[in-house]
Amino acid sequence: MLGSNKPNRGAKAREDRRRNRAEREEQRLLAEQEDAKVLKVTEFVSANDLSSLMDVSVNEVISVCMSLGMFVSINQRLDAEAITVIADEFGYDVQFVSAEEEVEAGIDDGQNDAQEDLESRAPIVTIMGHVDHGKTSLLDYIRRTRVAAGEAGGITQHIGAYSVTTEDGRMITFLDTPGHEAFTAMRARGAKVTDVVIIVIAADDSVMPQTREAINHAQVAGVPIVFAFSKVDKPGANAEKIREELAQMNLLVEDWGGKYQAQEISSKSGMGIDDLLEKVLLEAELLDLKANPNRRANGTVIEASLDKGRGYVSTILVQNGTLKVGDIVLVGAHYGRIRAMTDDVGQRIKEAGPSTPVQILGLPGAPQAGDKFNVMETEREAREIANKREQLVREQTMRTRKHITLEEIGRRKAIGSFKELNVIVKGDVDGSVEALSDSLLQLSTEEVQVNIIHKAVGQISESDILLASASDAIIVGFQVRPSASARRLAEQEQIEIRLYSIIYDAINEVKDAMEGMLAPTVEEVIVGNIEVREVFKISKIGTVAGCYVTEGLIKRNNKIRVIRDFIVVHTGEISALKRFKDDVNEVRSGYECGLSVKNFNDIMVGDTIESFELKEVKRTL
Ligand SMILES: Nc1nc2c(ncn2[C@@H]2O[C@H](COP(=O)(O)OP(=O)(O)OP(=O)(O)O)[C@@H](O)[C@H]2O)c(=O)[nH]1
Repeated sequence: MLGSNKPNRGAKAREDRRRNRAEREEQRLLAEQEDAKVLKVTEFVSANDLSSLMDVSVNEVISVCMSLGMFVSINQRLDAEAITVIADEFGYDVQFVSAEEEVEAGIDDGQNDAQEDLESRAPIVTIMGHVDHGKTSLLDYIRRTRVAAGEAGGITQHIGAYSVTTEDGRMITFLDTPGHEAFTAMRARGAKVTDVVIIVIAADDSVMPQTREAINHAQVAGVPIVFAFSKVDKPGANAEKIREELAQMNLLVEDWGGKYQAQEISSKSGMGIDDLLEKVLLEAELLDLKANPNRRANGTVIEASLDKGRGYVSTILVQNGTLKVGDIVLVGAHYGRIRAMTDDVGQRIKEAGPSTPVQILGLPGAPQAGDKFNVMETEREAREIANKREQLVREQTMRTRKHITLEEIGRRKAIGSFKELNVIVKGDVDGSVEALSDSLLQLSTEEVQVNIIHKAVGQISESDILLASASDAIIVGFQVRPSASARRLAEQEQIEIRLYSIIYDAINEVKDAMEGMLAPTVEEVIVGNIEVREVFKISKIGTVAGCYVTEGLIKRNNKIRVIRDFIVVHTGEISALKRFKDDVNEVRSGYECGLSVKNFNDIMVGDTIESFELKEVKRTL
């Protein structure tokens, strides 16, 4: 039995293995196919790009778009929703990689350099603390005593950062921008520069609000702290009291059994300062700071300015690699070849290794503090990335501005991405605000929910625009107007403000938009603003307003609206428009005029008259 079973078992095992192999192969092929169906795109591809990514003709893409109700041209960039829907039609799943990621992937910043290529580098230190606690004095003392003066004849310039050498020949680089605001501003730009923070606390004072803030900022950034208790030479100094205050904040210093190093110092006598530097180096040692000096450099901009004689001068900190005169440096969307380089004591140098601050000439613009720089191999490469970055910035600005509009509803609905309409309602009286809000709420359907995120009586203000911008809302105004600053902000933020005088119109337009049927309509275009400066009551004629055209122009046959305190008090027509004694057809901004309004004699000084025309507006959808 055993004997007869054996070959069978062997055959079965072989068969199982074969089947397993076949299954695995099948799965692999399936996975490969699935992989092939994933389309990696940035959010900003055009219909044309998309067609070549999917290997179909652009006409096919465009006709699919049309069948989905999107009218796109070949080079029009598509948004994420549109790309997903179109790709889906062609059987692709879309995976978005951010455009930044794609651009930055073209830059090798040495993150993946081999361990054996790395060498120790000097720590980079920022000093922070409360006002007047002695940050500048400490920096000055260190600089005076520890900067190698060299042949240039001492310290000649301030470049925002400098390197010092301790007694035993080790280096520390200080950023000469004391204060946590500068530190955090740099971080906000994505720069991680500081390795160790020294927090200065005056021993004759206390832990102050800014001390706490500085500690928080350092902690949030995950940067180790060394405390310097300054001014210990002063009569009232009591470092022990500071230690206690820190302990109360759960910050135990080493002499009290905690993990924070602290050093008493005097920037007057220099007492304790070498020890402080020693402690900073100890902290740095724990961080095992390394860089590869044998690669193209990268680092961070510390300061930049425009110098009359020399052009753009930038202080940059080399964080990795070695920077050389003649290198092509790329910063943000600027790039240029380094014409000259000086160190922190003003000496001309030809190259600078990791943790070295240098001043460079040759960039064609002023980068901002905290911008990262990279040395590129060729000018072409630098130009390509600079161009892409510039384009990205432009597109992102456009993208952030793209807010919902009534026209946009139809388009978003067509691609199935429209679920909610946020509305801010402003009106002249409580009754109309409530009535309009209620009616708009009732427009909610199963597909689209209308949310009134804010409603109030009064003019449309800047804060309404900001709210709309933050929550992608449209603003519906009933018999009210935006203030001038709100109007400007709305333009900038691309917020749609819809103004109505008839509730029924407001409701109908929103309803049509939600049904994706916003027909070509007649829209009001405001062509001028006029200020009423004087009012004359003339028997038989009625009220004549002495006006000044502040913006645009007013035409005799324009319709007008009389606005008082941002509320519409009358809409109608002009019965007479005059310059001095003459009837005129139009008056432009900067000129005075006299006018009377048909069937309305209640014009008052201070009123604004808005002149508007009715224009047929072609809806794109
Ligand atoms: N006696 C003594 N005075 C000091 C010491 N350190 C700073 N001072 C004095 O304290 C005052 C403030 O010092 P700064 O170094 O300007 O303080 P800061 O923190 O840089 O101040 P801001 O830049 O305004 O935030 C100055 O009058 C210094 O001379 C010290 O160790 N001993």
